[in-house]
Amino acid sequence: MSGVRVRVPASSANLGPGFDALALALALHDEVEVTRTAGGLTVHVEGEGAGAVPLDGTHLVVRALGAACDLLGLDPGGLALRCTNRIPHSRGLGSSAAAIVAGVAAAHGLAGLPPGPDALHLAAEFEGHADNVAASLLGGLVVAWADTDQDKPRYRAAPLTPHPALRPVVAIPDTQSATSTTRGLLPAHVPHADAAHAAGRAALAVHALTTAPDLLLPATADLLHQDYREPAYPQTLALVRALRAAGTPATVSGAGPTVLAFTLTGTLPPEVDTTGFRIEQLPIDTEGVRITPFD
Ligand SMILES: Nc1ncnc2c1ncn2[C@@H]1O[C@H](COP(=O)(O)OP(=O)(O)OP(=O)(O)O)[C@@H](O)[C@H]1O
Ligand SMILES: N[C@@H](CCO)C(=O)O
Repeated sequence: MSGVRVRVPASSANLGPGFDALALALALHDEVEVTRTAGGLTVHVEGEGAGAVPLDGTHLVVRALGAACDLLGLDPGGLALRCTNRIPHSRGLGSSAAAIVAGVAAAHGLAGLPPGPDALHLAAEFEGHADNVAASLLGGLVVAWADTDQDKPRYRAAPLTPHPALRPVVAIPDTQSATSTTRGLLPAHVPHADAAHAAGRAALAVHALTTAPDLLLPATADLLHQDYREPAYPQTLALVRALRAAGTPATVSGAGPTVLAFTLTGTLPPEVDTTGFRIEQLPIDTEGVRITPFD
């Protein structure tokens, strides 16, 4: 039986001021094995999301795979999917983007083609923004944007080289928070001074993340989204503020409620109370999605 195995990293988006733009791939991986069969569809899920995600054509990996097959002009025939999920769902670690990238990458693997700019665009259209999918696809640190001069956005991303001294640490709470819910907490308009702050700090974040980690504390300051989302996860904002007060650059990871801290040691300051959070040092994934066809 032929097919393809894909391995896709988690990601942390925004990184403070880079809302919907900056993201970092993290070495926590979902794996999906897609086998061609005589007909029909079966989906087996182990780990995160087992018992919660659907096991039919509405499964996110299946939907993304189908859309990518349409794009590539490929009739995949019958398929059997085995998903081994390690990225926690609805925690701000890019699980939905990873699932979408897995499906898009699997279709490319079945077609014998590398995922290029069209794959990134398709995955970002699914997700609604390109930050997480770009990190999961390309690995490392990315800046994503949408060209908006046509009638609909064209999603793009550029890879950056993260500074080798960075040792990201995540603090993951038990509670979940849906991205769609916390995007709904954001205002339609922000003060010009806050927008100017975000532009300056996002530019500084690129410099700090690639070249000058000593500037990460001011570079990760955000006024655009984190405080607006506080009602959804007050403990997350409390931990971000406590870490920052102790000198550790910390942000809400993606749409939360996980906290991302940039350290140089892989540890958090012992005086900061992290009760209620699972602490994990997650190295930066520099590879992005891995696609392995099999016969
Ligand atoms: N591996 C997966 N297989 C199928 N569905 C998934 C998978 N991962 C995520 N999903 C779907 O996506 C939802 C979570 O998406 P959501 O955007 O709310 O959170 P997230 O992607 O984990 O966080 P963030 O976007 O803030 O980083 C899950 O509830 C589930 O419906
Ligand atoms: N940039 C996105 C990431 C989560 O998908 C957000 O903060 O809503």
